[in-house]
Amino acid sequence: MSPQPEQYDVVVLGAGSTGENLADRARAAGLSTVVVESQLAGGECSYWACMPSKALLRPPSALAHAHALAGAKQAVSGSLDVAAVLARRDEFTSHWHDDSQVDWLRDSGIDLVRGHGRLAGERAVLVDGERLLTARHAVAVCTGSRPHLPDVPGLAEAHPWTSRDATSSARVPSRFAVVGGGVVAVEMATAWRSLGSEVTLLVRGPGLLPRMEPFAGELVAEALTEAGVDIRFDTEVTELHRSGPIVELHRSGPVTLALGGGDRLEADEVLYATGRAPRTDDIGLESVGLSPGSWLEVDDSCTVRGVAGGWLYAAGDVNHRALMTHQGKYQARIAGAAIGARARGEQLDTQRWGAHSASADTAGPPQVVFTEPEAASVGMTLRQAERAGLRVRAVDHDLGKVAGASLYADGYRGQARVLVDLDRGLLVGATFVGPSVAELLHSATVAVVGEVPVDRLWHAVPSYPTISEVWLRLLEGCRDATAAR
Ligand SMILES: Cc1cc2nc3c(=O)[nH]c(=O)nc-3n(C[C@H](O)[C@H](O)[C@H](O)COP(=O)(O)OP(=O)(O)OC[C@H]3O[C@@H](n4cnc5c(N)ncnc54)[C@H](O)[C@@H]3O)c2cc1C
Ligand SMILES: NC(=O)c1ccc[n+]([C@@H]2O[C@H](COP(=O)([O-])OP(=O)(O)OC[C@H]3O[C@@H](n4cnc5c(N)ncnc54)[C@H](O)[C@@H]3O)[C@@H](O)[C@H]2O)c1
Repeated sequence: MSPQPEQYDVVVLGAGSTGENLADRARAAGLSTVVVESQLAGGECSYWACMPSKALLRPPSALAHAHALAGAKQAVSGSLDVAAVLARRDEFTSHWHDDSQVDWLRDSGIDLVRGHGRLAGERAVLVDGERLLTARHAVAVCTGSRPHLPDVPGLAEAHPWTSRDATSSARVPSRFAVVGGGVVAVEMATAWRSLGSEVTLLVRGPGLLPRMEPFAGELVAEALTEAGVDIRFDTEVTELHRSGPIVELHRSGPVTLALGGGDRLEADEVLYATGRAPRTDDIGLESVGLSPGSWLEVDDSCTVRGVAGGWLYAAGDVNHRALMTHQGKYQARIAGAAIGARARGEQLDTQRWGAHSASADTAGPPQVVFTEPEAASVGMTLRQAERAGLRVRAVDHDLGKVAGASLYADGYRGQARVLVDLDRGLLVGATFVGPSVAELLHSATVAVVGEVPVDRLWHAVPSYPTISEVWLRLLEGCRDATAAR
């Protein structure tokens, strides 16, 4: 017997940071909303990604900053209290319980249905084959992503760590191998090295953080090497072997990694930080004519392409536009507004920077990599701008030469770059690398997204003596570049 349909205006599949925000926006538009969640409300960010990883990284960062100050360093002669760091991390994940998020959903007037949801044709979601939720206006898929593991002999049998283990482990592996050169790899190499692991970072390509300006990866690599991480570039893992029996998740013996070129490496744990795959293999995509296991292609309002009627949305990691919490939440705000507008019978405003266009995804979203030093960027890199056919000039400045930076830390090392569009006289990209540059990024995001003319940025006066005074030097370079164009 088929279940009785339970009707809502909006059904959201997945209660991660994106799904929760989308449900909130739909509710705020006056629409009855239900969200379906198979694991923990709050999703990856709260329990196995942003929050625990940043909780692991913050204490070593604070310690490093204290050590960089004559007068302060004498007061901190001890080492990190690993147990206290891990306990603080556990607090930030609410010990992997979602009670507070469930309370928030309830207080926001959003229903939660626990279970595995699958699309069941147009405007319908079936939960665990038992409850049928139907949507008058929209279904939003916010099922996120999971780690992508490459096809390497012995990998599955070696029980590698994924980002979930690397952010939630209660044990510090003595010898820790990390495969990958992206954001998860560098952040987790930084965290576990500071907690005491001997870390070897195995990078397939010639550098770290390939999506950022090359100097970001270079400065992060330099710092990791100084911290004692053994970085091996241009290195492929060709095979893995774990010795000893594995009982459930308990890995008893070491893992041996065969490296291209004949070298071998023994480690207690190996983290695969080799990108993400969409969580769409078992969500009923075939019932609406889409291919299971694929990223969901959307337009700028986050409406899924290839499905008639404009009722199916996809936001967050699952649409592969910009795999970061803040961008998923931004898409949720845009999609929620679009769902509300369509429900009221209004036309969508989908022009660039319109109310229903997630334009920031394609302009180069902001990102902070929480290594020590931090790397922060928004907009395009020089290479991307040149490839896009823009006439740009890169303006660079040594952050260590800024008074605020030299006060911040003795021997402050860092680098800043902005890209000025010579034809339009505005900035199309910015990158900062250095201690505590994360908080500098939003000024650049406002300049890039706001398309603020460089001439007007001259009037945005940074306070003395802050690290933000680097803007003055960068703007001088922009003025020279535009004068010489
Ligand atoms: C180690 C790590 C660190 C990170 N750090 C940062 C950071 O510092 N800053 C940042 O901006 N980004 C960071 N990210 C990226 C960020 O975690 C993701 O972009 C974000 O979590 C994506 O949110 P989402 O809601 O789209 O997906 P998710 O958080 O994955 O949520 C999807 C939800 O859907 C549920 N679900 C899936 N399928 C079904 C189904 N069929 N039925 C019911 N429920 C289902 C899942 O259980 C999950 O709760 C990090 C990622 C990693 C791996
Ligand atoms: N602070 C943050 O904003 C933050 C932190 C962590 C993760 N994230 C997001 O999570 C997502 C996933 O991060 P990630 O680091 O897993 O992915 P990524 O795409 O950033 O990096 C993956 C890395 O793995 C390498 N790689 C891919 N396949 C490989 C293989 N077979 N063998 C060896 N190396 C291989 C790639 O060359 C790349 O260097 C990213 O999109 C990132 O933006 C964000």
